[in-house]
Amino acid sequence: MSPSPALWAVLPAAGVGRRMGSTTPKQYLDLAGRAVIDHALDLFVADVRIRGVVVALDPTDRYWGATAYADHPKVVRAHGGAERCHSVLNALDALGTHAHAEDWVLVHDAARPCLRPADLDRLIEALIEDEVGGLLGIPVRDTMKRAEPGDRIGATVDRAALWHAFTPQMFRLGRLRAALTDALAANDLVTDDASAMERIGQAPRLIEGHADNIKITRAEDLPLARFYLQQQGRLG
Ligand SMILES: Nc1ccn([C@@H]2O[C@H](COP(=O)(O)OP(=O)(O)OP(=O)(O)O)[C@@H](O)[C@H]2O)c(=O)n1
Ligand SMILES: C[C@](O)(CO)[C@H](O)COP(=O)(O)O
Repeated sequence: MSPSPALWAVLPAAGVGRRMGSTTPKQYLDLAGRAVIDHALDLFVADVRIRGVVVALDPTDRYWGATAYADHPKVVRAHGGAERCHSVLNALDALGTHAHAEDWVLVHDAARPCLRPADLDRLIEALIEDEVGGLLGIPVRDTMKRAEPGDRIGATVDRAALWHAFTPQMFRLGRLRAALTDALAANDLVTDDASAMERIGQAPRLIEGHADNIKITRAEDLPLARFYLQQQGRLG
């Protein structure tokens, strides 16, 4: 009887935060007195179901050492890469001998500090026996337009089945590693982990989460994230 699969977390945190327009990478910006990445790591470090956490960092990163989990025994570093997909694959490689191909990996953006514990629970409970895996997301709420050059509307897109893809995205280690390797071999720099699985014909499940699981991307997202953490009662 093989042991039940373990769960691991991977946090891609090697971005420069170009759209944020800050000299400090956005995952290290101050959010209610702590780094954004500290908030993003909280749930995974505290969760006894999760065996270990790999953070993918820029090899020249000089901020990580001053963060809350820099010396935590459950957290190890891996080298980030040119794009998020490279960083994630490097982190999966770093799991190496500690993990098995059938173990689950939850990939969560370090730039998403407001993930609700209940949404993480819902994702794990919904997918732990799933054949493929999946991700948190929410159905889109606005009418969706496709822009033509010059920002004129080219078409209105049927929004009935459109979702925003969030993270965590949860897949079996071996299959995600193979899928990302295949995508990169085809120079398809997928922007999320589910896209790599879709490329090889898999249909990840969408698990509805909450709109406050925002990705810190632009300057206005930081005060919004603080508001959401306050609303969730996570700022003490
Ligand atoms: N080469 C990269 C690029 C991004 N990321 C991480 O992937 C997550 C989502 O990426 P994004 O929001 O695009 O972050 P940045 O690439 O830093 O932002 P920008 O595109 O504005 O530069 C972030 O936690 C980021 O640190 C990464 O690990 N390695
Ligand atoms: C993974 C992701 O957060 C899902 O929406 C998104 O694809 C990251 O994209 P980015 O361009 O790296 O921000």
